[in-house]
Amino acid sequence: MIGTCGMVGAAPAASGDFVTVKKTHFARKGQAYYIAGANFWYGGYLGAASGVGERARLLKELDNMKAIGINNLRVLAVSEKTEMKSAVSPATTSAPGQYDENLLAGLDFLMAEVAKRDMTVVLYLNNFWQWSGGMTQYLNWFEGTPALDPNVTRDYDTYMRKTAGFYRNAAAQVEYRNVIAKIVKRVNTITGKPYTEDTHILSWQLANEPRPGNGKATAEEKAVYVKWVDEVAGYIHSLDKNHLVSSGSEGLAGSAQDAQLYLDAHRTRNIDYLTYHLWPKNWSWFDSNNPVGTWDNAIAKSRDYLNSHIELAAKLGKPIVLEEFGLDRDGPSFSIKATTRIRDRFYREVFEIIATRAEKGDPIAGFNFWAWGGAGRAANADYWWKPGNDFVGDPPQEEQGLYSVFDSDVTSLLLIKEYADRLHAIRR
Ligand SMILES: O=C1NC[C@H](CO)[C@@H](O)[C@@H]1O
Repeated sequence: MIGTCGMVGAAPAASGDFVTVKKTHFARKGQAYYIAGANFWYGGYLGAASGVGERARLLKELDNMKAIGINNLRVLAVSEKTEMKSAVSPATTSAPGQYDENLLAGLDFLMAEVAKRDMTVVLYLNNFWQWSGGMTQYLNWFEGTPALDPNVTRDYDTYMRKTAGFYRNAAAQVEYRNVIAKIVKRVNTITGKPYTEDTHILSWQLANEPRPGNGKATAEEKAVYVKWVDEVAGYIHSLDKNHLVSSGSEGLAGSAQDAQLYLDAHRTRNIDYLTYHLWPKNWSWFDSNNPVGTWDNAIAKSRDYLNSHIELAAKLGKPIVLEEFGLDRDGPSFSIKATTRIRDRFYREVFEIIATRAEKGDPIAGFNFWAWGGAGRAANADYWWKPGNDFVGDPPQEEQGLYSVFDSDVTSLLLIKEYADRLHAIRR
């Protein structure tokens, strides 16, 4: 039974309930606040009343995440309808100025249920990648450039260089800001509470993994990117005085390996905390077909990546969150029947560094693993997603089972709980 909250405006939140930044840490309700989080990109989709919505499953997923100490979810708030093959459908934006109220109300439902479990949410408002339409789809709308799915062209370098054209396209930026305003200024249709008053939003995030271009980004592309981060983050703060704003950056891997660029993009007072992601397999540090031969290299580079970004956050005097990381199942295999011994070993390495440095008071504010698959299951023998299939942690541009943590992955769930408990025990 969905609780029926009166539509009369909800009481304004006490200012102390919002997550704030206190020097290099998060604070909430007078306590230091550490994130033991999951990526749950499809949470709003499950909340929809019809179509793709599966509200009973959503409630079960939230309860199961809460039960292992997950207190934060990182969720896709906006998607764009696209012809690109490996993108989710439907989309919250079907065309410029046309929005899917069923999906947007799904986000309302998610936020209402998150509040009941006293969890917090990071909502990202765009995507550098194709799996939700994203910046490339804006360029298709406003430049007329074909939306070329890199899973089809296999040319990611060209995709990244062209997608970064989004930052310079004035018409695309106008629509992007229209969408930002539509979400940030939305009134939750379930609770009657304005999003700007929702203390369970931890932060608004500019996009998932925004990059300045490809690995050879020019000085001009980097300058455009830095300006875009500052201006959009400032725009969000102009709409919403209560919430934090983050970029969604992967760190150096998403900054053309340029630490100065990463610092410059996050120095602005409009960015409240830093984010980074860790992908040993995607970045070719780890070969899951040769785990023994590549583990030492991968874990050494991972440890360095984990620690060096915490030092960069200390330089800026801001908290940092490791908001994505993952590794595939033993084999490698996409099958839920495959074990996760190597992934569990990687998770423990990551968690141990995060927890140890958080306990020491370093500016690491927590983690979100990628990603919660829960009760979702791959529907097709080739493990690719098709409209109507279950949503799992892996978005449609990847095999359904690649990085997902499913409800049957007991060793992984126990590991997450062990370190969630450790982070929640920190008092500062
Ligand atoms: O944001 C992301 N980062 C890495 C994930 C796994 O490859 C990917 O699914 C997603 O686009």
